[in-house]
Amino acid sequence: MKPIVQISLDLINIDEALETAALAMRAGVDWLEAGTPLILAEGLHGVRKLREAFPGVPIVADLKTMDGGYLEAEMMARAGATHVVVMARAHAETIKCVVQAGKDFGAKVMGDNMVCESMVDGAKFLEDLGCDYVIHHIGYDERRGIAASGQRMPSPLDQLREVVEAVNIPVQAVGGLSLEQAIQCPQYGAPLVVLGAPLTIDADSFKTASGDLEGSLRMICEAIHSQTTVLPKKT
Ligand SMILES: O=C(CO)[C@H](O)[C@H](O)COP(=O)(O)O
Repeated sequence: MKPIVQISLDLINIDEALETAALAMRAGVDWLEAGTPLILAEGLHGVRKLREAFPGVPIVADLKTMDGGYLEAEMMARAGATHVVVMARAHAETIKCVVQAGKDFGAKVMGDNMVCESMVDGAKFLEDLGCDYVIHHIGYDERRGIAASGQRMPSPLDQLREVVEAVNIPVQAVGGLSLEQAIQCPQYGAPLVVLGAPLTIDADSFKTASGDLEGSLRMICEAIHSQTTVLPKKT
């Protein structure tokens, strides 16, 4: 599978999100993500505005659904989301409802294994219930808390290979990845590469010496697109 580049718009203002999304599209990004903070700040209107501005571009709504899954997925799909996100820690019935809504309203379902006791089992559970993709995710608070206690900060790369080997659906690694680590994800068999905080939150420190954010992002997209994801042979 050819790698796909997604940018997470973890912003709290739709104008800033639209501006960042336009730059990302010019640079060669494939998918836009309405991040959780953007959905909280702007709701369905934010997703609709992204859809109007970028017709034909896949939009992931990072809802992190825990309950009431059918309606949440339906509303996001009607607003223009092509992908919705449900949590593995939700009840199995919720995940099934999101999968059903995805079928009824033409959206793909990404299942997120954040804070599962076993992230590998969480990924399998999501696949068994019909999710189309697995998001292998180390949460923001978890990472910060562990780092603050003096321990090594966990990375989604730590168990990425195991997760990729456990399922037959595409995997995306999320949570604190540097740009260099994100670029490496297809080598782990994870073809959906999400670029987050280093671009949307730490944009100033990301710029190269030339200060050209768009040019730097274009180079990153090219580096990701030029790879082929090697998926492990399943037994
Ligand atoms: O969903 C999220 C938080 O729950 C973030 O989008 C995700 O953790 C990405 O984080 P970062 O951009 O720091 O890698």
